[in-house]
Amino acid sequence: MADAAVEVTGLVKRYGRGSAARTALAGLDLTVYRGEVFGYLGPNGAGKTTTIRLLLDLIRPTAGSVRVLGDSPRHAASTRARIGYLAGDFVVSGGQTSRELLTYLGRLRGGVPAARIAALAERLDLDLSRRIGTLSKGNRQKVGIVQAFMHTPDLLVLDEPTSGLDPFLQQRFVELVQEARDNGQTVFMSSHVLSEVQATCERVGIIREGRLETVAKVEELREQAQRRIEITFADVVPAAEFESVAGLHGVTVGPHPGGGSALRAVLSGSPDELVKTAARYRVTGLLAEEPDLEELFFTFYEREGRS
Ligand SMILES: Nc1ncnc2c1ncn2[C@@H]1O[C@H](COP(=O)(O)OP(=O)(O)OP(=O)(O)O)[C@@H](O)[C@H]1O
Repeated sequence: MADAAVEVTGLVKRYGRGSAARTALAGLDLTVYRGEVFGYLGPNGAGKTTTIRLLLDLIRPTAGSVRVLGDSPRHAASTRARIGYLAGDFVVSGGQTSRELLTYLGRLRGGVPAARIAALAERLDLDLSRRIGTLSKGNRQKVGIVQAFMHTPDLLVLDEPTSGLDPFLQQRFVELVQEARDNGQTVFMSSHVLSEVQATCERVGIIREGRLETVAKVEELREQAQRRIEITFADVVPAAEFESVAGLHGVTVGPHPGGGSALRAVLSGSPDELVKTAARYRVTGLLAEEPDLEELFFTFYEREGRS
C-alpha cells in the first residue's frame, strides 16, 4: 500500500529450537500509515521488542514479511538512514562525551548540524560536555532520544522511550513527538505510559502473546480507561448522590482521618459529571490515579471477547 510506513504480514518469530523453542510472535499483521503516531502496547513479554527488532532488521523473522518505508529493511542502507531508532535497552558507554558521540552518529547519518544537536539537548536538559560513562540512566536515555530525533527521520521507531525519565522530561518528549507528527514524520512507539500514548498517538495496537489483539483509536482507549478516584470533603456527603453519576462505580463514603469525609470510587470515561456533583460540596482534596495499563488491557480483552 502506497501510504503505509510499516507493513507487517504474517510475522512469526520463534527463539531457540526443539523443545526449548519459544514463540514470541505468532502471525502478526500490522499496518502503520505514513504521518501517523502509532502506539504499541501490551503486557510484559507480549512481543513488542521482538516486533521492533524485526522492523529494524536486527533479528530475522521465522516467517512472514516486513516492509518499512516501502522497502524490505534487509538490504537497504538508504532506508535505514531514514529511520530513527531508540532501543528499549539503549546502552552507550565509554570515555567520549555526548557531544562527540552524537556528532559521530550524525556523520553516519549524512550530517546533522551541531546547532540541531545542541537545541535538542537543551530542551531535554542534557549536558553535552559530560562523559557518557558518568551519566545517570535518565541522562543516557536523553542521549538516546536525541540520536533518534536529530536527523529528522521519516520514521521513528521508539521502544519505551521515556523509561527512566521524570514527568517533566516525559512532557518534553511528548512535545518532540507532536512536532515530528506536525512535520509529517511517522512514529511507531511502544509504551507503558498511558498518558504519553494519549497525548501523542492517533491509534494504538494492543499485542498479547505474539498476536495483535486489537487496533483502536486512542479515544476508545480513553473511554475504556478506569481510574481510581478519591475526593475528600469538609463535611459528610451522601453516597447515593454519587452512585448515580455516569461512569462512577464502587462508590464508598467514609470518615477521613483528617476530618470530614472521603469518597472513593472508580471512574471510567469523562470526569465532567463527577466534578460538577462534587462541586456542590466543599472539596478539600482530590486524587485521580493514572489508569493501570495492565488493567486496561484486561478490560479490553474482556470486552473484545464478549463482542
Ligand atoms: N533472545 C531471546 N531468546 C529467547 N526468548 C526471547 C528472546 N527475546 C525475547 N524472548 C521471549 O519472547 C517473548 C516476547 O519478548 P519481547 O521482549 O518481544 O516482549 P515485550 O513485549 O517487549 O516485553 P517487555 O514489555 O517486557 O519488554 C517473551 O516470552 C520473551 O521471553
